[in-house]
Amino acid sequence: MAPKVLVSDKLSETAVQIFRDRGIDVDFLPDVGKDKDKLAEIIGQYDGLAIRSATKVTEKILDAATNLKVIGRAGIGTDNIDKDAASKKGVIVMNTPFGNMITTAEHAIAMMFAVARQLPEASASTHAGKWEKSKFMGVELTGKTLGVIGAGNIGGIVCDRARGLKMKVVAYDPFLSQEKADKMGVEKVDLDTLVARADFITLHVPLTDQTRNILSAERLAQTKKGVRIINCARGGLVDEAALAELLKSGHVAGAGFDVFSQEPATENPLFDLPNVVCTPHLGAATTEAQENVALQVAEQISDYLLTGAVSNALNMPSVTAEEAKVMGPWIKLAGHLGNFIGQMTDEPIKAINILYDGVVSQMNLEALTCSAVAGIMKSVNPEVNMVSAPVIAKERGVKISTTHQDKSGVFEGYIKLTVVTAERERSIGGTVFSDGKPRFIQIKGINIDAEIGAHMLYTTNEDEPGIIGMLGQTMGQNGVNIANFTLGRSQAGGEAIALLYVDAEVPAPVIKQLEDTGMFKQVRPLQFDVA
Ligand SMILES: NC(=O)C1=CN([C@@H]2O[C@H](COP(=O)(O)OP(=O)(O)OC[C@H]3O[C@@H](n4cnc5c(N)ncnc54)[C@H](O)[C@@H]3O)[C@@H](O)[C@H]2O)C=CC1
Ligand SMILES: O=C(O)C(=O)COP(=O)(O)O
Repeated sequence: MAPKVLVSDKLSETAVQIFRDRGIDVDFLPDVGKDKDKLAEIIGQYDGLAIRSATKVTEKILDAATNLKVIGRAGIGTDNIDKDAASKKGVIVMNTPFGNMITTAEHAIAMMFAVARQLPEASASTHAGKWEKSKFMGVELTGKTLGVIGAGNIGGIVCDRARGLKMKVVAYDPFLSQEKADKMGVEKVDLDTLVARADFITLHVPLTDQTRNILSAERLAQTKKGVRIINCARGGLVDEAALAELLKSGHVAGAGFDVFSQEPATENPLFDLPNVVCTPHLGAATTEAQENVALQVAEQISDYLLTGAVSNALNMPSVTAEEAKVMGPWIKLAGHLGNFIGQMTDEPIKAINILYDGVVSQMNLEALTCSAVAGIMKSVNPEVNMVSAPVIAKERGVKISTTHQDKSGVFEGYIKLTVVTAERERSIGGTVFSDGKPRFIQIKGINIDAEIGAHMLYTTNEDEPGIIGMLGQTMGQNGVNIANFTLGRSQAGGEAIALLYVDAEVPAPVIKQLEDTGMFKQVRPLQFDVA
C-alpha cells in the first residue's frame, strides 16, 4: 500500500505534485494544522506529515499519530514540534535548513533599512497626503555597528550583506570558531560586548531553553542609547514588554519585528508604538523560498518513506539513498545482533560497545549503532526503532561506545556487539556475505556460521556426545521442522553451542522438555524480524 502523507499547512502545491509523482497518497488540508482537535482526529491515518509553523505537533498529536514515521518541516525552525516526544515515539523530524535562509536574511536587512528610515510610517503619511518631509529624519547604515546574535546560516548571510553595506559587524555565537569569524570578516564577541557596542542588533538563533529571553529586560537595559533591534528569528527571544518601555522612553530608537511570542499576534506590547515595524512572520515568504522548501521537504519525506534515505533529520543520523542500499544488510545485521543479545539479557544493561571492522568500519557508523541499540531495546519494547532507541538508552543511563578498526581477516567486514550488565558481559559477532545475507559468526567467543531466521533456538551445553541427537529427536517428536543447524565449540573445549533455524516458534512445552533432560545449560527460543 502506498504511504500516506498529510500536508497540514500552506505549502506550495509543488509539494503535493512531488508526492503524487513519487506514488505517495497525499491529502492537502492546509487549514487543518490550526485546528488541533481535527488534526488529532485524522493524524492516525498518516505515515508522513508536512508542515510549516502553524501546525503545532504536540505530545497529544503524537499520541494520536499511531502510524506516523516522519514529520517534515518546510522551513527551518522546529520549535513548533515536540521533538523529544517525537524521538521517543520513533518519529523522524526533518527540516529544510537552507531553503529559506537567503529570503529570511534579506527580510532582516529590509527591516534594518525600514527602521533606519521609518519607511512604513513615511509611506503611510505620504499616502495620507501629508508630505511630512522634516518628520522622518533617518540614520545611515554605513559605518554603524551591527550586532548579530547567532551567526549560523541566516546570521552568516546577514553578516555578509551587512559588510557589503559597509557596516562593522560583531557577532555573538558560542559555536562560531575564531577561524570562521575571521573568514566572515566579523569580530567574535561575547554578549555583554555586543549589547554595549551595537547600533543595530539582529537575532538569528533558534528558540530553545538556552535562547529564550536572550534579550531580557536586564540585557535590553545594557544596550547603547539609540539602538535599533531586529527580530526575524523567533518570538520569545526578546522581552517584548521591556522593549516597549524602552521604545517609549526613547532609549531604543526603533524595532523591526517579524515574529512574536504569541502567534498569530493580534495584540502585542510593541503594536502601535512609533518606529516599530511589524510583519506577520513573513521572513520566509517569498516565492523562491516557498518553492525551495516545499520541493525539498516533499523529496525528503518521499525518500524516507520509499527508500529509507534520511536527510536533514534532527533526531537521526543522515543516510543517503546510496548508503541505504549498500548499508541495508549491515543495518539489518546490527539490528539482529542487538536483538539476539536483547533476548538473552534479562538484567538491566549498563553499557553497549560496538566494534566495526573492515568494510563496515567505513560506513555510516551512527546509523548502524542506532540499529544495534534499537535491536537490543526491541526485546523489551517492540515499538522502539532507530530514532527512539538512543533516546531511551540515554534515559536509562546506558553508556554507548563504538570502536572501529580495519583488520577483519577472513571476513570482508564484521560487527561485534558487547553488552555489559552488573552480572556479566555478553558478545556476539556477525557479518554479511556476498549474497547480502546477514549471519552470526561468533557467540561467546565461539565461532559459528548461522543464517538468521524468524524463529531460532539457541542452546548451550557441556561439549559431550548425544546433544545433536537429543535436539533432533525432541524437535522431530514435537513436529518442529529444523531448516538449518549450526554448531560450535570453544577451542579450549568444554563448552558448546547450537543454533537451530526452525520453521515455527518452538512451543514452551518443547523448551521445558529439553531443559528437563539436564543436558543443556541454557535453552532459549529466539525470534528475529527478518522481513
Ligand atoms: N522569520 C522567519 O520566517 C524565519 C525564522 N527563522 C528562524 O531563524 C533561526 C535561525 O536559523 P538558521 O540561521 O538557519 O539556523 P542555524 O542553526 O544555521 O544558526 C543558528 C545559530 O545560532 C547559534 N546559537 C545557538 N544557541 C545560541 C546561543 N545560546 N547564543 C548564541 N548563538 C546561539 C548556533 O550556534 C547557530 O550558529 C531558526 O531557528 C528559526 O527560528 C528561520 C527561517 C525563517
Ligand atoms: O523556517 C522557519 O523557521 C520559519 O519561521 C518560516 O515559517 P513559515 O514556514 O513561514 O511559517
